[in-house]
Amino acid sequence: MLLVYRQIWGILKGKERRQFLALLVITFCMALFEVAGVALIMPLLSLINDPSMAQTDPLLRAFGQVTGIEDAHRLTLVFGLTILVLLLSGMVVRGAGTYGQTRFCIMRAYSLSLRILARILSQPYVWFLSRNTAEFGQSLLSEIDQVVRRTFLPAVLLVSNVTVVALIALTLFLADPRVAIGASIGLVLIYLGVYALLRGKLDEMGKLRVQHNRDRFVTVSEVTKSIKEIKLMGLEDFSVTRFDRPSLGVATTQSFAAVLTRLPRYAIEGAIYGGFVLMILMMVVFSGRDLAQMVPLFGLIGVASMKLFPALQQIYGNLAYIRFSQAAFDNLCETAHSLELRQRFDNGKALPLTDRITLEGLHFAYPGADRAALTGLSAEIPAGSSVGFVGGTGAGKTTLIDILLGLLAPDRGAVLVDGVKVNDQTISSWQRSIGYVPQQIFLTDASIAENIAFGVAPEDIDMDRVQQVANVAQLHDFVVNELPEGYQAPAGERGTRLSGGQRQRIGIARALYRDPAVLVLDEATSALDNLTERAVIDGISALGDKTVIMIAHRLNTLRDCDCIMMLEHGQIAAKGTYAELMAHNAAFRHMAGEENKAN
Ligand SMILES: Nc1ncnc2c1ncn2[C@@H]1O[C@H](COP(=O)(O)OP(=O)(O)OP(=O)(O)O)[C@@H](O)[C@H]1O
Repeated sequence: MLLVYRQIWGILKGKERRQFLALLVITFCMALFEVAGVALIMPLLSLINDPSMAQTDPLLRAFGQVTGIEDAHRLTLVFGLTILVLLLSGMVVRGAGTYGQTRFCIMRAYSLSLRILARILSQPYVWFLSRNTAEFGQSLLSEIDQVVRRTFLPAVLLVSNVTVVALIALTLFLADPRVAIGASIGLVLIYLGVYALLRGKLDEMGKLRVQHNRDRFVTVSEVTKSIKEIKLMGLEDFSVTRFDRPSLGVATTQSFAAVLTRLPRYAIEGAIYGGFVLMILMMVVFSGRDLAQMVPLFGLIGVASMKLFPALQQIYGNLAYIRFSQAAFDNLCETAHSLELRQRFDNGKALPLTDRITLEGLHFAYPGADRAALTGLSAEIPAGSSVGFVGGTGAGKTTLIDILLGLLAPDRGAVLVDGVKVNDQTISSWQRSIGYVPQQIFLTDASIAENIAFGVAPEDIDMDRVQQVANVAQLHDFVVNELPEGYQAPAGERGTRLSGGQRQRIGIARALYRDPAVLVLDEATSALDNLTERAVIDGISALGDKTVIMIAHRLNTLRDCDCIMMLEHGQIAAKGTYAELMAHNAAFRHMAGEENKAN
């Protein structure tokens, strides 16, 4: 059980740890206030029952001395009022404490999700290649929520409830050791028995819930991404059935846990009530004391029970929930501890490119892959030139571009920019010099202007620049002539329906907005018709000073490149201008021939 507190301590950071400790102290004080009223009820009842107690009971005598009251009747009144004030102030303390407990725990859902997202995003690109992105969303939101509600909060409440029970047991012990010892042994046996019986089942259900929840998120993510195929192939029922199993699994395990955390309470309650009644009866029968003398003790037992039962029930519920969400918490701790936050070195400046980019003996193999994607590739890209990469499928074009972009680090070899090696120290500066247009453009739920000036706050967007780059990307006419709201028209999933070509042009404008020295186009014009593609390429060429690196399947796209490099098995197999390769390279001629036939 202590493990959960160690895990909570481990996952909290400096200030949170101090808050957590303060919270435990407040929780302890709440319990003290709660029990104070109970502890004082017996002296009060004794005083009412027998006014001479004002002199014989040490507590009442001390109270009389402090207040200076000698009259037993007045003392009873003031002592009763003091208990009332204690009870009322206890309510205030408990209210404030409950606020603190709830707020602290719920706010951890916020801070933990932020911290884990930051760690996930700081991982290298290769880390993401072997993971299902739907799992991030799941562990980030759903599992953190589960852990906060079902581990953090119960763990804090457990301290409060255990303190209440321990102090009440102590009060009972001071009043009558036999009652206290009997009750404690009985309760511990009942609790240990029920908990031991259900612990294994709760563990199993907790693990199953995590698994089903993960499957549920992955299924939803896959279904939303393949909605076209689902509609076309009539796979709606199939998709619902796929979702059915994990979803039912989550519902079943959750309801099972809810039942397991609640149902045994009634059995426990019955056993406790029965035990107390039995104990009182035994005291009446066997103690031989005058019943009237025992009224204060019965009063204490009655009031103690009122506090004790809810506390005991909550202890059981808290333990059961902590157990049930242990698997989720273990996963979260593992994610938090296994992912170190990688600091990115960034001096805020772009790496200048005035001479050349050198690719020096690049080797790269994906983790777990049988063969290398790049096998000692070397090439030079002069600053200000345009270079195209072609090659059959799997030749290594995307891998090469990802290394050039600094997303993948080569196993051997290096990328040099004007002789400066791209490494952890220079990577951010190098990436500042690059504008990248991927094949699939992601649009955010924001205006066209915000999508072009991606990552710039709306109030800081330079609209002249937006229009300028939209012109180069052949987008401006479409925006002003066909969208009533112009650059403020919404884009993204809930925005204007944009064609593949229009999206690509937003992508090109986006890459140009920051005026990068190097433009990397990865099949970036594949959705444009020949005329628009030519106009876009001419527009980029007219910008003059840019180094342009392109991957294209259509050789025609690369026609005007200063140099075309043909990749084969992760190496440069041939290079030259379009005309040179047509003249001297049979494979290139074949590719061009096939393309012409297709047109
Ligand atoms: N994430 C990955 N994990 C393992 N192997 C990969 C991964 N991505 C690519 N590969 C392998 O690396 C090699 C080069 O792939 P790459 O995507 O760079 O080729 P490409 O020339 O861009 O192909 P295409 O034109 O089909 O996109 C291929 O053998 C491919 O199977």
